[in-house]
Amino acid sequence: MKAFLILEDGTVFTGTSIGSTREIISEIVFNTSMTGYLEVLTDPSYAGQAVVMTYPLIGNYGITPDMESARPWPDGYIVRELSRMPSNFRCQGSIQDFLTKHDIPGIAGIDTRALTKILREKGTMNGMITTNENYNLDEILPKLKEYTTGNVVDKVTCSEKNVLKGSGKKVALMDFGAKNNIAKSLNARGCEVTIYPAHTSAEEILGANPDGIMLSNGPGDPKECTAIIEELKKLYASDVPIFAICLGHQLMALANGADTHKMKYGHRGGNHPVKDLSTGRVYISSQNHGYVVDTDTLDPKVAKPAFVNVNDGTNEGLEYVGKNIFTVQFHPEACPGPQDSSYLFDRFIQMMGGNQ
Ligand SMILES: NC(=O)CC[C@H](N)C(=O)O
Repeated sequence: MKAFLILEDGTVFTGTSIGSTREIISEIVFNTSMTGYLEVLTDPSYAGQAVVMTYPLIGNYGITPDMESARPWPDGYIVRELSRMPSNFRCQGSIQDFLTKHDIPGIAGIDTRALTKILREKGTMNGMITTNENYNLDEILPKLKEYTTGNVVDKVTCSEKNVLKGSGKKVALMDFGAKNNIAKSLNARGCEVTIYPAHTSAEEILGANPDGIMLSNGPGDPKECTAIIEELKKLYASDVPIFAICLGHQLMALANGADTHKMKYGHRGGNHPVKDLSTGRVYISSQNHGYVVDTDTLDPKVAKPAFVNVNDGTNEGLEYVGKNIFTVQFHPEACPGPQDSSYLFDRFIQMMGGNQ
């Protein structure tokens, strides 16, 4: 069946429908990872977005246990070519069936390079995926222009707390849409990880006496998370060590009076160079974000930039002054992508006093 991707600027791509045939409107973003399509598909930070994979062949090893959450999260999935014959000794099914099962529409067979060039030049925009051949641009384009994603953290966070047993430091992980490998990376280092729903109060977290608090990644505009930001102010005021990734990093900055803004087309991929400003050393990082902290709005008495993106100079991490708190915009948990910065989990454990 034919499917159409209609962009807010009026461009229409015609391809083949994959997964659900439902019509959706979403923010269209691109990911340049050359491996790890399944980790991208199951990263909860893509909730509220339709993702374009720039790597041209997707799905060749099908669905395997390499999932970052229990289900795929994007509103839509856009690929050049979808493998018709997934093959791997761990393969449990095809992307097609996975998308259909979760009622997620997609489109294959379009020129994803041309599409990505448009998104790079004009910036991220909204789009529609539809199988309706009689679509009417005059009706659709105004709808695309006014569409907004809203609060998506509530959709992806866990509904109740969950514990991963360990004999080392006790970490409270706030789940704003956490990728599995954050808890796994801590647990593999001996930590006992308690995963809390996003709206857990600071009092409840601090009442459990954790050795450290981990703030996770998550979807949407950080400024939508007003209630969570209020709780983070209380966590900041405690003396408990805090490490935060991506959305968690943005929320901690907002809780401390800094501002965030939406980037033209964001950073999503597995090859983003970030520089540690204290050593000058560059790490290649996995990334997935559309918003960024404005360092100009940061009070230097509260936090200082610790990492910067080598490509565009945007902020990639903060060190809080006089506090055991550091936060990063990139993904030390990788999945997919390079593991260069996984040492940051060890640094967090050191900050908590180390595992005896
Ligand atoms: N991966 C994330 O945590 C993304 C954070 C936020 N939703 C952004 O797009 O910037």
